[in-house]
Amino acid sequence: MEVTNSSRFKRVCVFCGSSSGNKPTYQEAAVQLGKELVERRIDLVYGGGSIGLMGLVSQAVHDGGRHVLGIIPRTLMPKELTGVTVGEVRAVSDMHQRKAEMARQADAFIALPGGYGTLEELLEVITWAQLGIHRKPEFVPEYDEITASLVWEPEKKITYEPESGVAM
Ligand SMILES: C/C(=C\CNc1ncnc2c1ncn2[C@@H]1O[C@H](COP(=O)(O)O)[C@@H](O)[C@H]1O)CO
Repeated sequence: MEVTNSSRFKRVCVFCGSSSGNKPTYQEAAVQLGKELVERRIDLVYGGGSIGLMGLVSQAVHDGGRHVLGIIPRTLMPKELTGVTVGEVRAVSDMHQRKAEMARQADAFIALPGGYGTLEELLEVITWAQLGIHRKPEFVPEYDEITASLVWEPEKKITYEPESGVAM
C-alpha cells in the first residue's frame, strides 16, 4: 500500500547554523525537526552542508528515509561539506543561485537557530513573500527548553501571510 504524505508540504527548506551553536538545546532542536519531517513524510532541501546544525537536520531526515537535497556553491564545498554526504548534493555557482534553487524546490521554509547566514536566508524569503515573488509560508519554530520539545504547528502557525500582508 502506498504511504501518503500527512502534510500539505512535500518538501521543506530548512535554514540553520553551519555551527552547532552554544546551547545543546539547539542541537536537540535540529535533530527533533529532522525527525518531525520524517514523521510527517516531508522531504528536505537545505544548504547542503554536513557541518553544524545543518549536518544534524540533514542526517536525521536521511536516517529516517526521506529524500535530502543539498544545494551548495562549489566554492563552499571544502568548508561546509566534510566527511560523508547525505542524499543528493547539487552544486551551484554562487550564493544567489543557491538561495533561488532552495526557494524554488521548497513548499515552505523553516528557520532554526543560526548565525548571519541563517538570518540572511530567512529575511530574504520573507521579503520575497512580501513582494509577491512566492506564496510559500515561513516558520520559526519555538523550542521549549523545559520539555525539550520543538513547537511547530504547520497547519496553524505562519510568520507571514502573503494575502493579508500581516505578520502573524
Ligand atoms: C553573499 C550573499 C549574501 C550574503 N550572505 C549569505 N547569504 C546566504 N547564505 C549565506 C550567507 N552567508 C552565509 N550563508 C550560509 O548560511 C548558512 C548558515 O550560515 P550561519 O552563518 O552559520 O547561519 C551557511 O550554509 C552559509 O553558507 C549573496 O547572496
